[in-house]
Amino acid sequence: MPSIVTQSTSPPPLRIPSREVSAHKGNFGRVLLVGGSRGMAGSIALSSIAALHTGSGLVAAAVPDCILDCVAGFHPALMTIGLPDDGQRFSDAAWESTQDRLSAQAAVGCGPGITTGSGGAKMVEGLLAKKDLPLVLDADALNLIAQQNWFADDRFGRNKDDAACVLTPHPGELQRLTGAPASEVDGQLEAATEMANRLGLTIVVKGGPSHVVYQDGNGEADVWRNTTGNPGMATAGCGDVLTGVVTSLLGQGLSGPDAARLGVWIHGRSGDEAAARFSRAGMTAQQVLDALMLVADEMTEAANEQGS
Ligand SMILES: NC(=O)C1=CN([C@@H]2O[C@H](COP(=O)(O)OP(=O)(O)OC[C@H]3O[C@@H](n4cnc5c(N)ncnc54)[C@H](OP(=O)(O)O)[C@@H]3O)[C@@H](O)[C@H]2O)[C@@H](O)CC1
Ligand SMILES: Nc1ncnc2c1ncn2[C@@H]1O[C@H](COP(=O)(O)OP(=O)(O)O)[C@@H](O)[C@H]1O
Ligand SMILES: [Mg+2]
Repeated sequence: MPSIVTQSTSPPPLRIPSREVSAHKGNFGRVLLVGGSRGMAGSIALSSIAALHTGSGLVAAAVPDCILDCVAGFHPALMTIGLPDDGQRFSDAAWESTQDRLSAQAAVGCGPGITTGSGGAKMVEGLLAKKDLPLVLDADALNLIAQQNWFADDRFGRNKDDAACVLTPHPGELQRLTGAPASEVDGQLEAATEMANRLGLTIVVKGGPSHVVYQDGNGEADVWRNTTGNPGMATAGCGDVLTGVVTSLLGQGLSGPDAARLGVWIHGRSGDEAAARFSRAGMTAQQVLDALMLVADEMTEAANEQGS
């Protein structure tokens, strides 16, 4: 297994340019978060609001129509798109209703709350095939890939001319994808390294700490260990937040490896800020979102460094 590079807690692994005085929404990307179902509307809302707090100019949540009003109610800045559903989750027609919207998107994040029904499967398969679209896949999107065995061959592999594809599995999801036991960190990193090299993916192996496995310039996978974050983040929805953070950074023009590393770093910083302001035991994904607002500028270069 390649050696592990451990990130300092501060400064971040990289920074994004500070905002020009004349900036407008279009400079920071339009992104789409796809997922949610009845009973799991919060997951896609957490991802979508996280993208707003990471600095995206425009964010829409594409959700089953039956939960549209619920998701729209989470945040006035969030736009929503109602897709065909079966009363619970995406129907098979949802993918056809999504395709013509994708060309306008700088990046798409898919999976939180989508469930493993056939409508979700058609959506994920369609997005995997769109190799010109920067993509984050999480949660049930990863469970669907495992169930359908879509990564057994290289059909959905991405080469260096394709857009970035970032997976964000927790150890249970990575075990389903690769067979590497969730309890064995080294084995999981080996398996993620093999998948990253074979399919040209960036893989965030979430946990305490999280690792990012990505192909560096010479085509070999590197393993980068994050040092921000804390066990207070072991609470429902924290991974959904990360999906939105990474999708936002892809939409702001970062590469897969950069969006994944900076995204994991600022996500952990938000968790640390939430733990400090509230408590580890008492914090929820909502407080991680609130804290993200407070720390987001730590990702940007100081204005004078940019002369803007
Ligand atoms: N508010 C909402 O709408 C929310 C909606 N959500 C949505 O729920 C859907 C299911 O996602 P999920 O992660 O909750 O369940 P699942 O895929 O079964 O994986 C959990 C199992 O994996 C294993 N496991 C082993 N190691 C592990 C580790 N380090 N970290 C985590 N798990 C680990 C362990 O299995 P065990 O060892 O217990 O057999 C554990 O029981 C998904 O679409 C998500 O977006 C959630 O985000 C919550 C908020
Ligand atoms: N002990 C821990 N230390 C640091 N970060 C953690 C810890 N436990 C969980 N996290 C982080 O919280 C998130 C949990 O993701 P996930 O299990 O997908 O949550 P959910 O699906 O409920 O949103 C990951 O980003 C993970 O790195
Ligand atoms: Mg998750």
